[in-house]
Amino acid sequence: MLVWLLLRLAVRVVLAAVRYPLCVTLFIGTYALHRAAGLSSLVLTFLTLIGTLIVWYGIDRASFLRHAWFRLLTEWRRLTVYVPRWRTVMRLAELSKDSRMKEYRPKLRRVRSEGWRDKVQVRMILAQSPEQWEARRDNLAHSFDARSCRVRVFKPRVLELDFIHADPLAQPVAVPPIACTADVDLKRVVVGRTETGKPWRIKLLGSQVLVVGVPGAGKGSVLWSIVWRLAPAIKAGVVRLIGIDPKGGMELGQCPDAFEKVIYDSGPEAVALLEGIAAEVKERAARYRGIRRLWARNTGEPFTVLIVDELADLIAYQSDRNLRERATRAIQTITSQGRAPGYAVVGLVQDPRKEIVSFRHLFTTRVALRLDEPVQVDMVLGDGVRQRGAAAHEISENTPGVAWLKEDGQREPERARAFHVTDADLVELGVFLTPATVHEFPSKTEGSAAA
Ligand SMILES: Nc1ncnc2c1ncn2[C@@H]1O[C@H](COP(=O)(O)OP(=O)(O)OP(=O)(O)O)[C@@H](O)[C@H]1O
Repeated sequence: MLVWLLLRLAVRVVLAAVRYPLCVTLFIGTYALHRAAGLSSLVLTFLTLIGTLIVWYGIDRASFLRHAWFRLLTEWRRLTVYVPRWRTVMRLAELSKDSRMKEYRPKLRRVRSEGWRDKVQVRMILAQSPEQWEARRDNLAHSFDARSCRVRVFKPRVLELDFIHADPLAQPVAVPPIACTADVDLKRVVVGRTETGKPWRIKLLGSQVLVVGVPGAGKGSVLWSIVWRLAPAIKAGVVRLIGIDPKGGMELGQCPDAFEKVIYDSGPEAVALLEGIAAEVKERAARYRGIRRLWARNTGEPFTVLIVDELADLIAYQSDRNLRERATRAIQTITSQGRAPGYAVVGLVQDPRKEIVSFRHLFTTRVALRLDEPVQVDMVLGDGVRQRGAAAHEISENTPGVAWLKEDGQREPERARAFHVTDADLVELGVFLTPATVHEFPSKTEGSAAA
């Protein structure tokens, strides 16, 4: 019995050393130093340590946070929040079970604090599913003093819970300088920043993009961030933009120089433009058949991005039924066949109604900015994505440009914020894209006559 108890104690000590390395080292270090060198040396060592940390923070804040502060925070939160409350919360939230006098309780595994969120790994009990945890997201968030909670499947039987404490996207993200090279990676066009601090990359080559958000949600910033990053390639003729803005040019009219062709209407002219692009798609696809599977720069033909500012005006609200059907057919052709021959559609929509949602499967990248209702999130991102944390209906009015993203084939949605492209930036973009005016250099005789 005694051996058994000692063995258990030893395991606990080892586990504590693994889970709380900083606290254990500090504790043992303090004790050993005090015993060996006395109180004054201990105080001196502590002051030196604090001074070193302050200098480290001043020189390289990011590495100080990652390697020191967040590690300490991790141990602190584990010790004071998760361990003491775990058992009670599991019981009250009915995530543990009693069966044949035995309690089955989910195991708290690794905790990692990143300041704005705590990542907590959990081993589920047998016969439990992630949906049971997703249904209790709010209960868990309140129980562990977090603003919200997201549930991710890490591996079979293991979940990762994100307890959110702050919004890292609360501040607008300024646009970077316009790139000098036309060599833009069309599969990874950077249009903002994700909440983990990584670049938000949108896939244009081989994908179609649907951006949905209520008025004022920041659709314009997603659109102009794309154009901003494509600007050098547009200037070099590698990419061409075609725009349709049924709102009379309120949006695309801010920088018409970016577009090879732009129509500020949803009438016959816009529909004819769509049909023209659909015909080009078919013609290019026929030429590429059997030769290449995906557009590439060396084809010598430009990659075409069709931007439609209010897609619903063309395919749903159009009063003329004939025009509506023609527009719908053309958009369907471009989105379904445009992938290989190098045609991408960026469709912006305010209201994800049934008519639009019937197109949803044709858009492989979907961006949900602020929406009004949970059901709209499901309509845009697909079923089950909201339960995995993509609460686009909870995005604050104070953070336009923040969106939830979902690409086909990627299970977990991502949260990001588009660059804030201001009016001044659009003027700069216009100047960058305006073709230079070439003035005739005065000949020698003219010059001397003038003199
Ligand atoms: N990424 C962003 N960061 C900070 N502020 C932004 C961002 N995007 C938009 N805004 C601000 O939010 C406001 C509304 O943006 P915007 O006009 O792009 O919304 P919208 O969704 O296009 O609206 P509408 O559907 O009415 O055209 C603007 O004042 C703009 O400056």
